[in-house]
Amino acid sequence: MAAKQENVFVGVIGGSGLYHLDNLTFIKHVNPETPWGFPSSPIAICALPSGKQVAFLARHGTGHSIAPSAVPARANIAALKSLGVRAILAFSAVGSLREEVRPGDFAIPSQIIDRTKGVRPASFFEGTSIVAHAAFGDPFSLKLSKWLEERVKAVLETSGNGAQLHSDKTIVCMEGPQFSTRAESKMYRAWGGDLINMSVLPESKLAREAELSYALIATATDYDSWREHEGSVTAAEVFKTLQTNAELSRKVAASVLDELHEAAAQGDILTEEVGSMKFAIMPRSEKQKEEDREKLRYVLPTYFS
Ligand SMILES: CSC[C@H]1O[C@H](OP(=O)(O)O)[C@H](O)[C@@H]1O
Ligand SMILES: Nc1ncnc2[nH]cnc12
Repeated sequence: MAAKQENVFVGVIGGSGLYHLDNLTFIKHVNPETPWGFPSSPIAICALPSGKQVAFLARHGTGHSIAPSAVPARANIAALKSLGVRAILAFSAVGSLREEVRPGDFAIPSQIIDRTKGVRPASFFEGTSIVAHAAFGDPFSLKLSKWLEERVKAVLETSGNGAQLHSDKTIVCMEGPQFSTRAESKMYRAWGGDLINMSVLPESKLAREAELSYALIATATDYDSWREHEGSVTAAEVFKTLQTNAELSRKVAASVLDELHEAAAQGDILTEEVGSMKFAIMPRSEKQKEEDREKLRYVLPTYFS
C-alpha cells in the first residue's frame, strides 16, 4: 500500500487541456505503484493558499500521450485512494448534444449512457475469484454534485465570459478515439444524451467500487456532429475552447477545493459512498484466493483485511 499523504482528502483529475493546477503551489510528485500498475502520470501534491493539500492527476498524462481507451483508470483511482483521497473532482472536455449547452459552458452531469466497447478494464474485481456488483443507478455522488452546483455557478458568473452552468445532464461515454458520426450524434440525442465524452467510464465506476465520492465538471468545447447545417466536430474545433475552459476550470478548482477539503475531512458529504460496497461483494468462501483478497485490500481495506 502506498504511503498515505498526510491530510490529502481531495483528488482532482484533469482532462484534455487541464494538465496542471498551476494556480496552486506544487509540493511534490508521488507515483504509487498499485496492483493495477502506475497512474497516467505522477500525481502532483499541491498546496492551496490555506496550506491544505490536494492531489492532482492528469488523466491522459501531462503530455497528453494516453488515448481514452488506454487510460489506466484502475491505477488512477487506486493510486488516489492509496493517498487517502475521499472525494474526486474530475474535469472533462465534452461535446454538447443540446443547443442550450454552448461551447464554453460547463455542466455537472447526473447520468451516464455507456457507449464504450468493453475493451477497458472496468472493475477492480475483474480477473479475480471475488465477485461484486456495485450500485450504479446514480453514477455520480449526488451530494457532492449538488454541493458543487451553486459554487461552480458562482465562479462562472464572476468569470465575465458568459459561461453558464447546466445541471442534471446525461453524458454519453463513447469509445473513440474517432469522433461520432452524424447518425450516432443524432441517435444519442434521441436517447436523451446531453453531453458526450470518451473518459467518464470506467473512471466513475471504479470510484464507486473504491467507495470514493466522484463528481464530473464537464466543460463543453463543441456541438459534436448533430447540427444539420454545420460541420461535424473536429479536434481543431475542440482545441479552440480547451484553453479557455482550462483556465476557468482552474478558477473553479481554486474556489471550491478549500471547502471541499474540509467537508471531505469531516466526511459530511461522503456518507453515501463510504460503506456502499459492504453488501455488493459476494460473501467470503474458500473459493476466494488469498492473493485476490490481498489485491483488493489495496482499494477496499475495510472488507479484505
Ligand atoms: C480532445 S477531444 C477528445 C478527448 O477529450 C476528452 O478528454 P477528457 O474527458 O479527458 O477531458 C474526451 O473524453 C476525449 O478523451
Ligand atoms: N464531440 C466530442 N465527442 C467526444 N468527446 C469529446 N470531447 C470533447 N468533444 C467531444
